[in-house]
Amino acid sequence: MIPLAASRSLAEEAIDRSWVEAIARTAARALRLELETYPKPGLVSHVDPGSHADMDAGTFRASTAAIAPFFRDLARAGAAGAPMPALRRIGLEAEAAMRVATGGVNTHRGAIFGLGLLCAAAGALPRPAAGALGALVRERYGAAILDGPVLLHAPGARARRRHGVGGAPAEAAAGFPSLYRVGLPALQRGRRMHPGDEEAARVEACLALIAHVEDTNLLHRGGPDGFAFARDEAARFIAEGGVAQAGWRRRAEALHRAFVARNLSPGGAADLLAMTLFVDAIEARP
Ligand SMILES: CC(C)(COP(=O)(O)OP(=O)(O)OC[C@H]1O[C@@H](n2cnc3c(N)ncnc32)[C@H](O)[C@@H]1O)[C@@H](O)C(=O)NCCC(=O)NCCS
Ligand SMILES: Nc1ncnc2c1ncn2[C@@H]1O[C@H](COP(=O)(O)OP(=O)(O)OP(=O)(O)O)[C@@H](O)[C@H]1O
Repeated sequence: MIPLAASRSLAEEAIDRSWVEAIARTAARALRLELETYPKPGLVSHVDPGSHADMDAGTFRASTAAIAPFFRDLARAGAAGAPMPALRRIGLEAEAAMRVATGGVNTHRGAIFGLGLLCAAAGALPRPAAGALGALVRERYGAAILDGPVLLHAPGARARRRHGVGGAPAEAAAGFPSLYRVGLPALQRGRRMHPGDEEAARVEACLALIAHVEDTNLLHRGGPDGFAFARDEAARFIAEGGVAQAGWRRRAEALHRAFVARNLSPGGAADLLAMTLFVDAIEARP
């Protein structure tokens, strides 16, 4: 017979295991929902590859399947209180698996980083309260993110140096303020505008994020002019009613075509949309 104390700890372990599985499943689902959202200006979706010549929905699906196991490892590492270098090692392994699955294409670099940190935070916080995951990333990993090694030739790192913006590391180190102050409120607003139409809510969140985020993908592909064009057009869409306006889908599709014509792709906003969906599913409601 198993003594009571031992059987309690087995039960606790089973709960931990199922929480880790739930975190990884939710992260992969958030990536799939981001992909299955249309229209998203310039971005890859199940409908078309947007501004990208080297990847499509199939590339993103293969990449999601390849990186999903690493979200489990990151959640476990977070639960064990692992420091940033340990998370970084897992993140780099996930990037390598992504490259194998896509033939070397960068589908999910930013998403592995941001969602990965949120998975680690969720691993440390069963039943997180509203706002808790971002706060934990900021408190536990913020300083190490800002002090970490810079990959000099990454397009984002170049854009950060050239244009003086913070990009993905600054967003994460601050606890994902764009996600909490812009992404989540827009998702909830979209749901109120179109009850039952989750895709409309995701489009509202995506456009609100494009209008707000200092996205290094927009900068490295479009320079300051492309960056300003993308943010201004997305801000106008939201200011004129977002998905509440009549013909919103036609307008969002026209914006999609205008981004493609300029080769613009707001990959940072796409990553933050996936992170918004993850946090929406994992944290308690305020
Ligand atoms: C920190 C990272 C993302 C570096 O980013 P960097 O700006 O140097 O350039 P890079 O071109 O590699 O990636 C930037 C990507 O971030 C996304 N992004 C761009 N702007 C933003 C923004 N403002 N906010 C959030 N994400 C953004 C885009 O998808 C973009 O492609 C990453 O490449 C890195 O260092 N990875 C190492 C692994 C790691 O530390 N993992 C931690 C745990 S998983
Ligand atoms: N649906 C999406 N469509 C396009 N990009 C996305 C999408 N979702 C996320 N992204 C992000 O955009 C980034 C890819 O952007 P991009 O193709 O400009 O790649 P790059 O490697 O930064 O630069 P380049 O290929 O131009 O040299 C990825 O890091 C990814 O996280």
